[in-house]
Amino acid sequence: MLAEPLTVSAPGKVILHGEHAVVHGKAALAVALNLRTFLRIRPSGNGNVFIRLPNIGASLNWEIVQLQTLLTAFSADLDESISPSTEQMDKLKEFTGIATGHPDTQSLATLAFLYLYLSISAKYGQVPGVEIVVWSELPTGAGLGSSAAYSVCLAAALLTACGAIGRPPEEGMSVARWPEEELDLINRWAFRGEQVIHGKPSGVDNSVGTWGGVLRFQSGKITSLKRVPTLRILLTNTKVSRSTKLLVAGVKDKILKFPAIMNPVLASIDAISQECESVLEALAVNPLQEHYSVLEELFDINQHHLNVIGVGHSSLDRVCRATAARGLHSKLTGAGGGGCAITLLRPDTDPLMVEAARRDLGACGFESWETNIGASGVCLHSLSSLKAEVLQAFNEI
Ligand SMILES: Nc1ncnc2c1ncn2[C@@H]1O[C@H](COP(=O)(O)OP(=O)(O)OP(=O)(O)O)[C@@H](O)[C@H]1O
Ligand SMILES: C[C@@](O)(CCO)CC(=O)[O-]
Ligand SMILES: [Mg+2]
Repeated sequence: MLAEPLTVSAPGKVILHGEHAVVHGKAALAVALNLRTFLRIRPSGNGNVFIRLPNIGASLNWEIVQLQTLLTAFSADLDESISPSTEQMDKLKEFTGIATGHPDTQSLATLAFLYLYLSISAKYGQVPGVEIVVWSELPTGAGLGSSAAYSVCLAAALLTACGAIGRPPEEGMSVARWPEEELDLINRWAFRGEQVIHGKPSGVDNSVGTWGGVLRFQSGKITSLKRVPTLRILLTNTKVSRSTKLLVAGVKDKILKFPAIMNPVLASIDAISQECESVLEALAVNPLQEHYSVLEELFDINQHHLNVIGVGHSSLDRVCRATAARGLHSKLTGAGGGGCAITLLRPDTDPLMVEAARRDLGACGFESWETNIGASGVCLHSLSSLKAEVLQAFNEI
């Protein structure tokens, strides 16, 4: 049970290959990013449930008795493999006054929180009155898995607060992880948060947020890649906002309309993920230039495929053109339609060249930065180990 404050964090992700195809049972390769979402939970002074979301300018507060009236609608839902039902979502929308239709950023964050709070309370015993702050280094809705990092943090914090999982011993460490079976439970609940936000998620984003590292994901099967080369990636945020839920729904419509045309494209994306995995393994053993050439070509082919299935955007085309002018290869990452692109850098790509590419991208109004990938999954932090920026967001300094 929650006697003391708890701080957890989960990473965002970059999908190397397989976005959208993974929703339709194909393989995806995804890596955890060194940008994280942080959540602090502590008992509230007055027994209310309070959540502050500074990235999206939301602050929400409920009396615990108000939330108790909703619990019966969630108590039948005791199996964590069951999806959020339409009745449950309608009840939450009625309770919060959120209109039906396509909910906005704040509404989605509110619905995902209430859904997890109530379902976890109904199954494991009510989460006590708590005060929660969630703050992220990730841009919201830009293709870097912000919704999954949010859901993973909520699942980890709420499951720990109600005693469904233990508080991993920190033993003088600045970060601690839960045992595997508890991580699996966190992942399954986070998937349900993603279902509220995305509609029909594949589960790849929450799996990377939970497990970290480099993963192959297909139809719920998660395989950690053991031998991975160090990859240099330039990330570019076009700052064009888009909704993963709508993009995923658009791809489904296209597949239903043109199955004979779209299914081969998905099969080809699947083959690209397989080929990329083999090349990454080969690179880890023997880093030859020709392996990087193959990775670059796979980026180009997949970017064309993603345009064909309708998730491209003129801003993403501009990223590809601007980087191609510097001899670099890019593709969109995540749901597309704007959001972020990734550019592959070779180990010996000249930093001056990268700077020049970043200047060109900046002139288009985009923000870009070189990243580390393969960060660790969800973890618990000691307060003293947190960066000043995080403490500031939590109003601790
Ligand atoms: N820091 C945050 N605070 C509150 N809500 C958040 C936060 N980060 C993400 N969200 C929720 O997640 C939604 C964005 O999810 P969406 O899936 O559209 O984008 P993404 O996860 O960033 O990109 P992708 O799914 O393509 O990787 C927001 O509308 C909001 O409801
Ligand atoms: C577009 C998509 O494939 C990746 C979003 O990061 C959706 C999903 O897998 O849930
Ligand atoms: Mg998302």
